[in-house]
Amino acid sequence: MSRLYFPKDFIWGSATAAYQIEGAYQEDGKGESIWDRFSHTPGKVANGDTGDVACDHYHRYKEDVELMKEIGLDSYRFSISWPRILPKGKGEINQQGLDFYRGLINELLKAGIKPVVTLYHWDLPQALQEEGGWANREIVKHFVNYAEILFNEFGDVVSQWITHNEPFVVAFNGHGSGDHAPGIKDQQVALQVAHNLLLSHGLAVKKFRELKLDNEIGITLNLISSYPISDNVEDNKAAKRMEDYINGWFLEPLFKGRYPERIVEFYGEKFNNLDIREDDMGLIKEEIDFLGINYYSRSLVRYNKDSKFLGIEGVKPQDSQYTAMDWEIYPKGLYDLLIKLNQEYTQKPLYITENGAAFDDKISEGGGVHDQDRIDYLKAHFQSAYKAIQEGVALKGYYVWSLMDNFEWAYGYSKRFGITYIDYENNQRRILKDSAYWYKNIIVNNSLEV
Ligand SMILES: OC[C@H]1NNC[C@@H](O)[C@@H]1O
Ligand SMILES: [Ca+2]
Repeated sequence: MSRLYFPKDFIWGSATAAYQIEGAYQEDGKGESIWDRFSHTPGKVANGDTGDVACDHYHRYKEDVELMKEIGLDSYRFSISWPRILPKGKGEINQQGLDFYRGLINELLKAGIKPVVTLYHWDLPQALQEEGGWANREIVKHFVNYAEILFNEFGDVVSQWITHNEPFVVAFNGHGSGDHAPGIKDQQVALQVAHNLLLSHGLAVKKFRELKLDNEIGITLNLISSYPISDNVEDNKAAKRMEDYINGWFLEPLFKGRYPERIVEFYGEKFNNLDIREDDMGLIKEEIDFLGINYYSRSLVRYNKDSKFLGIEGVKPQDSQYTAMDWEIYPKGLYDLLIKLNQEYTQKPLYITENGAAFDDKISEGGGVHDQDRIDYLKAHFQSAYKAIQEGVALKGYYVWSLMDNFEWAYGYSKRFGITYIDYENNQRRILKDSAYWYKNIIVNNSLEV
């Protein structure tokens, strides 16, 4: 057995999001979010699950920080619920909302855990959705207003700010396929939403710079590595289109101030109809301090001339292993992604702001949760990260998704991603899974035994 040592100040963390864990959906002045509305709409979420109670983190945050301390996290990534701060999305501030996050951050600082805050992790105030939500360019100024309130309130205690979590998912799942809130099914709207999200990011970064705060700001993207099933030219072009569809649509504007041509021509009229103004692309490209990467799996594709989706058909190798989300387990994709980002986009610090896996965890006879499959998944992906660092990639930290089992959007509570088990039937009791104890050992030694 040998040990792979990570860089001295490497940050080991874990991540969550407000709607997925907090509950207290109408408490202390919180306004309705689009996910409150969506989850309360029959047929949208598995088993009719909602985030009304979730993991009851709103009331148990002190106990949950104790769990983080026991695991030994260096840092905790969480999101702030916009409708807790601004119940109507704008206008009157809800002091009790600010108080909750002040309390959470104080507990984190007492425990020596760095707070990393995601400004937007999908729970838009419903009142803004009534005015068109992300499809209405007006949203940009409301987002900057919300961001500025938080920068002023917590700018002296937050280590890093993340403007958006996975704008691809907000745009295309929320407004293209419609399987996420607000449930719109319109590619044209999805493209405009993607643009408005990017613009809101750039303007929030600009505002952050004006405030001269000394923490850092970035954005988190869900990124894949995309591979052709064969080396024939059509399959290779299909793999490239897939990479542009998910990765390029956001990386190109953020780092190069343009949309990827290959896909632009594919979108044709839908792209030409977009409301993109003179200075937009320059504003989107506002320099960031780091890039957050959410990696779960790869994409393996072949060209299919009959496929309406970019002429692409996905392939699922029989001999691969899959998680409970039916996502292929492909650790090499993380290494390939990190190398590609470093070579083609940025040498700025990178953070894995999410990586993890859902498996059908059970409480054993002895009361523990033996999730060896999750340990194997994480170990393989940590090794990919290590290899990339050895080859010069500026990877500075890694946040396991997730600290605890939680509301997995349209899947509800049926998918467990946590390193902590939540016993929903038993008063949301928390049980550290074997993966939490395994992770604790990695963090203490800052190294991986292979
Ligand atoms: O699907 C697992 C995670 N993916 N990224 C965004 C998170 O909110 C999800 O729970
Ligand atoms: Ca350390």
